[in-house]
Amino acid sequence: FVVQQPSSPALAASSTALFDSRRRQKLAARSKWIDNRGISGGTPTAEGSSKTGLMKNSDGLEYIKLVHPDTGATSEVYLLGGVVTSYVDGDGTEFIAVRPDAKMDGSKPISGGLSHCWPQFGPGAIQQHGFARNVNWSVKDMSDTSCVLELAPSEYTKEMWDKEFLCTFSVALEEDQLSTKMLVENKGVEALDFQAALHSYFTVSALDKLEIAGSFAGKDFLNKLVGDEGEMQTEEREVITITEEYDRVYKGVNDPILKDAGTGKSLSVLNNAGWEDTVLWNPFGNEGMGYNNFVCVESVKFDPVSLDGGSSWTGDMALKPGSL
Ligand SMILES: O=P(O)(O)OC[C@H]1O[C@@H](O)[C@H](O)[C@@H](O)[C@@H]1O
Repeated sequence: FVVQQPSSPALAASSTALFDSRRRQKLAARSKWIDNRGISGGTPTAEGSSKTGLMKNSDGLEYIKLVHPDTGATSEVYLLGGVVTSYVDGDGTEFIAVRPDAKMDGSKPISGGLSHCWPQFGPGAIQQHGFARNVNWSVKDMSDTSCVLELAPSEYTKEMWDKEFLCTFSVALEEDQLSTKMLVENKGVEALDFQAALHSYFTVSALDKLEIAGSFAGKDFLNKLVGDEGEMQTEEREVITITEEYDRVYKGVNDPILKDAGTGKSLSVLNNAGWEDTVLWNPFGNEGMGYNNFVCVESVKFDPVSLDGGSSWTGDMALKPGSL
């Protein structure tokens, strides 16, 4: 596991937004969201939570803080892995989970957030979930409400996968949703194949309060937890509840909605382009991972994309909060 050098220090001189004192107080109160079982979203900021731009957590790891000037919604995006680790809506509800056992010091990839699995999902020819989550992405652009990160080949990635690629991940904090876009460009002449996923960890007040709706009924899915190779099964339910360990690939389902009766909130995962499949993962019973307070509802392109030289693929996903 190798972390690349941090991006240019010049970017540390990032822009700040001005807020009235009421909003400043409101935002300060939610600078660190943590529930009583230790699942957290976001990180404490020495600079104060109304500031935006490039910051460091208490272990020195760099992240970008976004704040919406009208709603007070916030988001945090770590350069290590290009991971969105927090999205707090204007009401103060945190939707993105980071596991209590996650390392936030760069010693391993962040187990939480909207984690990139690229260019491979799961085990395979290269390491589990690929390398995009192992390395620092560089900052191409940022504002108070958006950022654009890039991942280009390095000696480290070429040792595993010698391809000419450029990944660009854009995050935009909008008035009523958080929008993300993953662009993969083949910068070479030869074709390249990849799988992609946002291994998204979402907060849950408690699993027995959670329903996951979407076009699941009648769909075949790969249940990875049966036998050595997994088993194809058919989903009969319209609404999924998690009452056991889950590691399931629902091909052709890309419209999940999380409904949490504990918070009275819903979260629609709007896979607008590229993300065709949904993976549900939860390590049911694993207290150390905080299993009862998160669920992974992942935006996935499971069948490999084959990109000719010079062509590109886009995965477009937005998170839209609502009320039950
Ligand atoms: O801890 P990570 O890297 O975020 O991964 C979480 C899990 O992701 C799942 O997709 C894998 O099947 C598990 O084996 C893994 O533990």
